[in-house]
Amino acid sequence: MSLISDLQFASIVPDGLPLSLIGVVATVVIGIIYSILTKERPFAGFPLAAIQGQSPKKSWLFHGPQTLAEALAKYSGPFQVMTGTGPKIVLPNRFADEIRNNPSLNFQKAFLKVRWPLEWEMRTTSSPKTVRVKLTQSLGLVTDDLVDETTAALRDIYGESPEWTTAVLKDGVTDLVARLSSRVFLGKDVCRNERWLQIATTYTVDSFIASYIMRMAPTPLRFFVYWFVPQGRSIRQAVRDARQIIDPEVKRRIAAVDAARAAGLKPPKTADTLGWMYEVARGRKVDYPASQLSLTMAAIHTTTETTGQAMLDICELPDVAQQLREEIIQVIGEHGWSKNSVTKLKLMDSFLKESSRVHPLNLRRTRSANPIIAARTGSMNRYVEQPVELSDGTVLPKGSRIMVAANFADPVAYPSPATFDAARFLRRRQEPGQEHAWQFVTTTPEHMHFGHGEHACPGRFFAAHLDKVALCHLLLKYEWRFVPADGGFPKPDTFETGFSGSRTGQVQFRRRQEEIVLDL
Ligand code: HEM
Repeated sequence: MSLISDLQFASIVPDGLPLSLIGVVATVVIGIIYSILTKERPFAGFPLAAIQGQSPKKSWLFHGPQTLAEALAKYSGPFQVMTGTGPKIVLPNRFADEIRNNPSLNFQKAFLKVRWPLEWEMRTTSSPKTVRVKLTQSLGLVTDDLVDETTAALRDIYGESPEWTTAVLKDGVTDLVARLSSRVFLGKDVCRNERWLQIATTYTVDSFIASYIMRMAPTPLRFFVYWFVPQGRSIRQAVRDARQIIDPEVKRRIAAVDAARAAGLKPPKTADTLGWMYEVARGRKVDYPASQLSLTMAAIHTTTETTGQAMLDICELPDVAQQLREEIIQVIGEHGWSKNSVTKLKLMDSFLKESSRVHPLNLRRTRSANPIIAARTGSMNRYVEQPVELSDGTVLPKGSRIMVAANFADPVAYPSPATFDAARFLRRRQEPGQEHAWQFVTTTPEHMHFGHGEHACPGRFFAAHLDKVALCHLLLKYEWRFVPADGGFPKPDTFETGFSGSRTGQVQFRRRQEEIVLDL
């Protein structure tokens, strides 16, 4: 039998071709056939969205916001889009509350096909419980660490020069967020380890780029793509190096606990996620480096984006920057640093919420078009584990992936939605009974910066706290502006309906004398 196959194979392959080339060609051909046979088809019964002249997949990949905006205007109910990893059903915003706590909708599985590199390199996922239970309850304990690290990091990143200096905004903000997050995730020593900081700042972006490139290849070839793209190599190296940095730190801590116990003393308590993961695990085996990389993935890119957007708004709105400075001087000047004093920065809270409301609309990028229609985005990505029937009778099929369209420009919730109004949410909080309804961390269908429902971001309380501590220092210690010759806002980078602050956009800063002492 094998002889027959060999003979048949030999008869269709031209003489003289090297075996390696034949292997590559055969793999590609098999890959293409496999991909045609197993191609993920749209779900029956849901209109498939695409802008005119584009295939559904290209429409979503390269014109995501427009595809979403046009489909939302065209269809009153759920519809589907064709992503690089198959179809996804989009629910209009009115379904956000209806599905928010549905147990048949899984968050982690919604990303299984999107973030392959992460799944392949690690066996454990991030630790929402550590974040939800321990980190959020310990904001009081970590405030001094955040203040201390901000002081040191700003000196390293922005220096002390009173002259205007030009730099890429994203680089500085990424470094700052990586240091602050790592201080609370891994402690003082690791957070200043150069290699760890490099991993923390590049790992997420490399993973996104690798999975983006892989999505363009047929399914069976994606693993090969991962092996050959430079980001794949960098991810594998990052995982190896993370193990070399974090494993000894874990061993050091276990040894300290053992030594304390042996001496009849109480083991030292560490207020960081490494210690909390150990407590939450209750003796179960934990892959600490993998869990930390996973946490880094959830935390650093998102917090960098939010902080970077806020800094762009500060450059554009010097009056708002001044009002924020006055609030910091009054609140921190009077109460000093504590979790409670940071929560008293209510204009800053409102400013951050407005900044994250306005940016997904891409108002600045689309000034000439209708800003509200021109850009839309989505949130609440979920995987349907069991069929779910919606109130309009639509049945979400088992095995489908869904997302909910955002509504950051809802004219009812937001009068003059296209205007940046830094005190918008502060005024809402001042209405009777509304104190908690409009905080930065509050999620609603009209404001899903942190998602919504059971899987809403558990790190949002920490992220908001970190952002506020950082902004106090950034505003009182430095002046900020756009580079005069550049003419304003650097254009964001876009992908599907996501967008991310420009990787090359520059701003200028110079040291100013802070009115109150912020350093500990
Ligand atoms: C401003 C910064 C951040 C933003 C904008 C953000 C945004 C989000 C969003 C949109 C989700 C999905 C929610 C949903 O679909 O309903 C999410 C989930 C998550 N985030 Fe964040 N996040 C931020 C910071 C953080 C930080 C600092 C941490 C960790 C300390 C973190 C940990 C997580 C985790 C673990 C999940 C998964 C929750 C689950 O599995 O139920 N995030 N985040």
